[in-house]
Amino acid sequence: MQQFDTLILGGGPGGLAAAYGLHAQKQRVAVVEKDLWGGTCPNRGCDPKKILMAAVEAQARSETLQEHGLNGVPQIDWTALMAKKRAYTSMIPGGTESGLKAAGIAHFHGAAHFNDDGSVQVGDTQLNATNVIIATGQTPRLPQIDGQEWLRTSTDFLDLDTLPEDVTFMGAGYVGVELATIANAAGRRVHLVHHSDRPLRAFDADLVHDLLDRLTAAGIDVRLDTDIVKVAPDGDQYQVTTKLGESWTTGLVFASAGRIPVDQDLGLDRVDVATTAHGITVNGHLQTTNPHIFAIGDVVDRPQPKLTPVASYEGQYLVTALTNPTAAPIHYPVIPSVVYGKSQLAQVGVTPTQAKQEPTTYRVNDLDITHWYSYQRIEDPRARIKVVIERSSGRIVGAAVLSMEAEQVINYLDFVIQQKLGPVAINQSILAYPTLASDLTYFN
Ligand SMILES: Cc1cc2nc3c(=O)[nH]c(=O)nc-3n(C[C@H](O)[C@H](O)[C@H](O)COP(=O)(O)OP(=O)(O)OC[C@H]3O[C@@H](n4cnc5c(N)ncnc54)[C@H](O)[C@@H]3O)c2cc1C
Ligand SMILES: NC(=O)c1ccc[n+]([C@@H]2O[C@H](COP(=O)([O-])OP(=O)(O)OC[C@H]3O[C@@H](n4cnc5c(N)ncnc54)[C@H](O)[C@@H]3O)[C@@H](O)[C@H]2O)c1
Repeated sequence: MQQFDTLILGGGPGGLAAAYGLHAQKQRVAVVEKDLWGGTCPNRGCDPKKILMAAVEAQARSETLQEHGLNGVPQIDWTALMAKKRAYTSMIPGGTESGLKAAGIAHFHGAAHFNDDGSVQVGDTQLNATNVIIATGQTPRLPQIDGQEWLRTSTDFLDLDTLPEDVTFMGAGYVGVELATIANAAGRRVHLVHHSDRPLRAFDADLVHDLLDRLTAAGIDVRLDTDIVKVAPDGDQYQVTTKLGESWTTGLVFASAGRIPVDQDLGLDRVDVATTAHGITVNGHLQTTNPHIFAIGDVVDRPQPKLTPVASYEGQYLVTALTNPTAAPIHYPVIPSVVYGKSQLAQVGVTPTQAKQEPTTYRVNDLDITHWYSYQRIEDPRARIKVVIERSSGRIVGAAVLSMEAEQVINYLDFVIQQKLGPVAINQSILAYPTLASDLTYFN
């Protein structure tokens, strides 16, 4: 039996943030990882996706300038792009483990689960700790349809040797929209199927509508209110059938219908840790129903979006909470989210929908910015921002953006909101012109 101050289950962004932070505070820390060191984000999530997206963005930039000074749209070479992605991802698990080794943080490879006495078992090794942090993340959900066994996931997509000529995505959330955009940019026929009429529900309905128009204009077959009920092999392809009897042949079908918490095989019932269908239940100190067990990141049932910076933030919070018994409950800053693509959809802070419900507190500036210099310069086909302004202070407290550059704008606005900068403070800065940041002075 090996004894630690804190034992962390899961070597992803959440678990690693906690491990390095607690180690720096002189705690005896150990991390357990059952699969790839580094977790979802750098191996099969954000980072590989955005490497593929680099080619998509470059293509988009040249597409919009056709007949405006550029001739010829670059084509995506899937094999070469995948080689670039693999050059990055192949280094992640080894590099992450070397980092732990170099730091002197104990680490174990294998699936961890709790024993009845509260110790943790990893293979033949039994580990004991004063506190345990569960940071085991989420995994793709496979909808229960006829032919579920033929469904692939984002993990498969992000490591495909060959991208078929025709692909289908079941679910138009973050994953479906982003991966459909990549496949479309690579010249493939793409079907993006969503079971309701309101994909990306957390985002502003008007901007989602604008985004879906962009996807359709790019040639993606967007099908709303359509339920795929069956996937069956058809030679070396698949036959997809919907509830209404529509049917088509496709090369691969990807389940992009959400993710589920990885909390099933941990033996949580043995240690009285309560869960819901959305993950592990925690209080304001990220403490589970067992006072010695904490949970962070995607595996937690909480309203904040399940994103890498949120998982890391929670890991850092526990560094404070586990070394300072009087630590206040966790307080989240505003959290930006971005759906990446040729047109990016982003939001932060108070949403336009929330603002509309409190018209005496907020007003919303709904600005078509397509013809603003920053967007005209790059011939962005559709740029729009909804800025939420607090009436009493005149300060920006939220924003929703659709444009080719939304990821940059949303981070500037995140900073403005978090630092509570009003129009006067923004105007007092001299920002390089003409840039997206210098547009900040026009949003109020
Ligand atoms: C395709 C895709 C794209 C994404 N893009 C973005 C993006 O652009 N921006 C963004 O912010 N977020 C993005 N995300 C979400 C992001 O990846 C997650 O929010 C983040 O990885 C969560 O970190 P985590 O540490 O909670 O969990 P994870 O990164 O999932 O790490 C959990 C780790 O725990 C391990 N584990 C599980 N069970 C056990 C066990 N019993 N014993 C030991 N180890 C175990 C797992 O193997 C895994 O390595 C994306 C996700 C996907 C799938
Ligand atoms: N850019 C980013 O930050 C980014 C990118 C990818 C993933 N992520 C993270 O990963 C999580 C998972 O992404 P996701 O896209 O898988 O989930 P999601 O929850 O964002 O979207 C899944 C969508 O599929 C729909 N759906 C459910 N069942 C369906 C069915 N049978 N047929 C068709 N549609 C169905 C759901 O209603 C939902 O709208 C995200 O919530 C996010 O936290 C973030």
